[in-house]
Amino acid sequence: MIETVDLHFGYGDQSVLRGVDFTAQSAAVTVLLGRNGAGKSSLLKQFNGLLEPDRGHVEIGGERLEYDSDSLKAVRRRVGFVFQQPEDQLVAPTVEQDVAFGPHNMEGGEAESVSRTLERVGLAGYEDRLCSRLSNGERKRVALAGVLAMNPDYVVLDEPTAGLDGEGTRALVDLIRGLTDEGITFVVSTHYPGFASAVGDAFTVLDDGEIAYRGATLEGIDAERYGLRRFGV
Ligand SMILES: Nc1ncnc2c1ncn2[C@@H]1O[C@H](COP(=O)(O)OP(=O)(O)OP(=O)(O)O)[C@@H](O)[C@H]1O
Repeated sequence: MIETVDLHFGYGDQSVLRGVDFTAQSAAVTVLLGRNGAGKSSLLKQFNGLLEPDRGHVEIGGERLEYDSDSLKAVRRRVGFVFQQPEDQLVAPTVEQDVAFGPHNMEGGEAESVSRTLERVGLAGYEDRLCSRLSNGERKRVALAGVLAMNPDYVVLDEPTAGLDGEGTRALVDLIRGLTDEGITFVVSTHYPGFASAVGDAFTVLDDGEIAYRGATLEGIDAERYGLRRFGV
């Protein structure tokens, strides 16, 4: 389980998260929705210590997150983060090198083989392909594979459907649901209620840095009010 307790965060003078009590249950998909600038990315980045709260705290599996370098290394092994732009994440020329990068630099813990990880994300046989020549959807899968190779308990996906077509989005839903069945806990941000409903077990809407809605369904939610887009999967 991931929890934040009375979490406050800002950039300089700009307050972005104001007293957020967020919960993501284990082996489930929690979807974080909200308009541009609501604070979704700033909240997601708290979960593996990419950002540190000004007030309040984060708990991962009941343990309070600390910010010394050993604790951060440990939490980043447990909580994988897939950025919105795969370009921000892919570091090596070939798919195999890229997926092996995290495990290669990992101290302790058990890494997964590159081939097995590529199979899990539907990219079996892609080992020697160049990352620069992949489609956007394939790049996103490679970024996810790089995270899964570290055998994380938790995976955070920041707007994973950005740049995906309908088919790519549907495939991503199946992939996330399959990995959830294997026991991984997901937190996924999106603007799209259609994608959210297809993939999510629980829903949290962030509005202007505060939780505006939390529930097990998005039915009846005022999408216009929270700046959510209409989108069918
Ligand atoms: N590195 C930064 N430095 C200063 N301000 C930032 C930084 N990153 C984000 N912000 C500001 O913080 C606020 C929240 O941004 P954040 O990216 O968390 O929102 P979001 O809900 O993820 O938005 P989007 O849907 O557009 O990705 C915005 O006003 C944004 O301009």
